[in-house]
Amino acid sequence: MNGFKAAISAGGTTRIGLWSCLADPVVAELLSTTGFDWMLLDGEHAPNDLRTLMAQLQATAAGPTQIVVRPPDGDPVRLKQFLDIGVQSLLIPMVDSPEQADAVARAVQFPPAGIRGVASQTRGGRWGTVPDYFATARDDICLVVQIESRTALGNVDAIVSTEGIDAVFVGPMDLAASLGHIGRPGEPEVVAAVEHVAERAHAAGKPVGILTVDEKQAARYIERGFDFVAVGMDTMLLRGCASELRARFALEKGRDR
Ligand SMILES: O=C(O)C(=O)C[C@H](O)[C@@H](O)CO
Repeated sequence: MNGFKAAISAGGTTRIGLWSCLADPVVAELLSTTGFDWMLLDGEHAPNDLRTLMAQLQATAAGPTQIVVRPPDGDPVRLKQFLDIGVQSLLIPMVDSPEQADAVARAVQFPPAGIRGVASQTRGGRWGTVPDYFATARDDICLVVQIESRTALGNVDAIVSTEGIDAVFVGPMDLAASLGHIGRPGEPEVVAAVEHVAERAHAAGKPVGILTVDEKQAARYIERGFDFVAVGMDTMLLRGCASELRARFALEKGRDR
């Protein structure tokens, strides 16, 4: 059973997540104690590889936070490796067409329906201890695709309805850039596009998620019924808290004695 897939599919509430880019098992374990429903380990814009990801999966396995992993792309060989190290929820970036959605859906499915290379003596197969692994593995996977371009917007209905796609996720930064508003995900045209994707996902019966570090935007998307929303990023939190602490002492030093 995939706890993340069950949670985001249950409806009725928004699962709050955190974006992790520090690519470290100590950080991942620490963050998994902070109460977030889910946490994204980024392999697209952060220095994660198979070893760092597996270490973070191991470090967070005992905690309640559901882990989602983003590979740098939808390469089927890499998806096979990610599943074999025990990734159960995947967020695939830059999916622009139903053909791409179908390709990643087939990449996480064993033959004959899919093309995933067959192995069960892996961490993903719990080292060969899952008795009916080949029959049940796909049910334990949550496959989420990112809609984050003008092209993807034009194909949104075909993408969200592609068989094997469990949920969709809007990448507001890349979508803003694609729409001509780079660095401005709060532009009305971008927000409207984000909410259109959500409406089309729900029309197709699929959960929809997003990342925004703008708390007002997060509140708006939660109110609009997004099923999973990441509201912060570990790199930003760490740097922000550290620089604020330093600034407070700088103010202390400047104070008249
Ligand atoms: O386009 C987006 O926004 C995302 O997909 C999330 C970003 O990649 C994330 O790394 C923050 O910039």
